[in-house]
Amino acid sequence: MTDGGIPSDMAVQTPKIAMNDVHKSFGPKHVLRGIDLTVDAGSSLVVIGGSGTGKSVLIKSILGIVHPDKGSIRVDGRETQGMSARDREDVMAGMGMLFQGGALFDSLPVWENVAFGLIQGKRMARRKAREIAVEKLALVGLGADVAALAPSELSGGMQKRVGLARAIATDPDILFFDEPTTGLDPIMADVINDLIRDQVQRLGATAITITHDMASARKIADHVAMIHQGRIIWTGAVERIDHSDNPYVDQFIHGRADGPIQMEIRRP
Ligand SMILES: Nc1ncnc2c1ncn2[C@@H]1O[C@H](COP(=O)(O)OP(=O)(O)OP(=O)(O)O)[C@@H](O)[C@H]1O
Repeated sequence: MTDGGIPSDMAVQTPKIAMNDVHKSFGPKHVLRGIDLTVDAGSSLVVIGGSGTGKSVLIKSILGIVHPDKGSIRVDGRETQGMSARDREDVMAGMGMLFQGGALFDSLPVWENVAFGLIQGKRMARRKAREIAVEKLALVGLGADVAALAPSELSGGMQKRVGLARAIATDPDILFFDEPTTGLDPIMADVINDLIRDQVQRLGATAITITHDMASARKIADHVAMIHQGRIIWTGAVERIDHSDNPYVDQFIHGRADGPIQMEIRRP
C-alpha cells in the first residue's frame, strides 16, 4: 500500500490538531500571541502555565467558542478558521469538553445534563440516552440515584464528575478537560486521572487537559506543553519535564516562588 508513493508505514500521520500562529486579543489584552501547537491522534497533551496565561482561551479556540483574530487551526487536516457554521458543527460533534466550573444547567436533572449532546446533538431517544447517561455516571463513580437530582443538590466535586460524564457521553474522539481534578479529594482525583487515560488508551481519543496538578499531569500526559505570555515556550514528552533545561518549566513544576516567572510579575 502506498500513499502518494510513500509506503503507508512511512507516511506522515496528519496531526489531530495543528495550531499555527494563533492570536487572540480581548480589547487591548493580547492573550494568545502566536500559538504553535501540534497534537497527534490518540495522544494525551497536558497544557501547563500560570494563571491567566491563556490556557482556557487556547482550548476554546480549538472548540470554536472563541474566535481567533489570526492564525490557522486544523482538525484532522481541515482548516477550521473561516468554516461555515454547519461544517463547524460537524467538527464540534466529535469533541467533548469539561469546563472549569462544570457549566451544568441547573434547570435540568443530572442525567439530562449528561445526555444533552445525545438528545440534542445526536437526536437519540430519551430512554436510550438516559441509559447511557447512567452508564457514564457510573464510570465517574456516581450511582443511578444521582441521575434524577438537580446539579445544585450536589457537592462541587460531584458536579465536576457530572461535567466529566457529560464530556465523554457521546464518545467524542477529541476531549478537552479544564482542570479536571481541582476540588476533588486525592482518591477521586486519581479515579478521574485513570478515566482520562482510559479514554485515550482504550478508546483511542485525543485529549488536551489543562491542569495545575502536577501529579495528575504526570499520570495522564504523553506530552506536556507550557504556555507563557501567550506562546508555547516548551513542549516535550512527559518523561522530559524533569530535565527540560527550561527555567520556566523548572520553576512551574516545582512550584518555586523564585525564578523567571516571578521576576516578570515584579516588573512594573
Ligand atoms: N471572553 C473574554 N473576554 C475578555 N477577556 C477574556 C475573555 N476570556 C478570557 N479573557 C482573558 O484572557 C486571559 C486568559 O484567560 P484564560 O481563562 O485563558 O486563562 P487561564 O490560563 O486558563 O487561567 P487559569 O489558570 O487562572 O484558569 C485572562 O486575562 C482573561 O481575563
